[in-house]
Amino acid sequence: MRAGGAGQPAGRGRRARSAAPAAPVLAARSLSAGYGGAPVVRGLDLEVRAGEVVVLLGPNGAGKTTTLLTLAGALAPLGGEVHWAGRPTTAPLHRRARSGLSLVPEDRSVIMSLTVRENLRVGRCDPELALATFPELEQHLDRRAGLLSGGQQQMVTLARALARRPTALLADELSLGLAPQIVTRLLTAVRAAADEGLAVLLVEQHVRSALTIADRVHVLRHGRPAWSGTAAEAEANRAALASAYLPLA
Ligand SMILES: Nc1ncnc2c1ncn2[C@@H]1O[C@H](COP(=O)(O)OP(=O)(O)OP(=O)(O)O)[C@@H](O)[C@H]1O
Repeated sequence: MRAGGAGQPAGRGRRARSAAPAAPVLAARSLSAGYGGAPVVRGLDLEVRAGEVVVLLGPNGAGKTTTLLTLAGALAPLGGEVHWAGRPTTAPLHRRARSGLSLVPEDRSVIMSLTVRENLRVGRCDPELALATFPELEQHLDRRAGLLSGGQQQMVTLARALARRPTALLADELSLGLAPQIVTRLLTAVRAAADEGLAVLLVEQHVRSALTIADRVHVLRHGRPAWSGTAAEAEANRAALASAYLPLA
């Protein structure tokens, strides 16, 4: 295993990459992040480019959510910089959202008392686009979201996020508590969006599934970068990686 510097994209036969890689859509530079002035993440460097899926792994409490929220602008960095669209930014989440960043937080932000159609409208997205991603939602458009399964609710959340046609998607534990079949469905949709040019940063506990769609992987441990590499390298080292850093992998 190797700590530090990220490797090259896994080259899964997706969109052709030029010799000089495009500037990252989103990046952390020596980032420290935390709460009340106390850092829980330190010294993180990470880049996400258009068309790639970067997965952030780590045990519970490693600082993955804190990193994601800081990159999204929901938390201010305690040190270092966040770069968005090639420039350092301190813009808050709502401004980053207006300029193409879409955050899917861990708590599946559907409004249970509203129908699926209403949830899509509240999210200011085009229901047609959302249904293009998940046609299976069509039969549920007029059902209250609270009556859907957890997987269907997560589809609504993800469909809404993707139907805004973001530049970058940051998603926290999309797979949490869901059956493997649904997880595969959600991750396949994320991969397809990345193949269309979306920059994706996923926080995941479902290591195996995440690796099937990842280009690159970063592992955090106790708030520090512990390992990074391509998805192929992570797959080849999965056992060692799991025993060193990911007890549940
Ligand atoms: N709002 C908060 N205020 C203070 N400390 C927090 C807050 N949220 C999280 N923490 C602490 O920050 C550390 C990192 O938490 P974080 O949620 O980022 O980890 P994680 O890797 O996403 O964990 P998990 O996989 O369990 O969600 C933990 O010690 C946690 O207790």
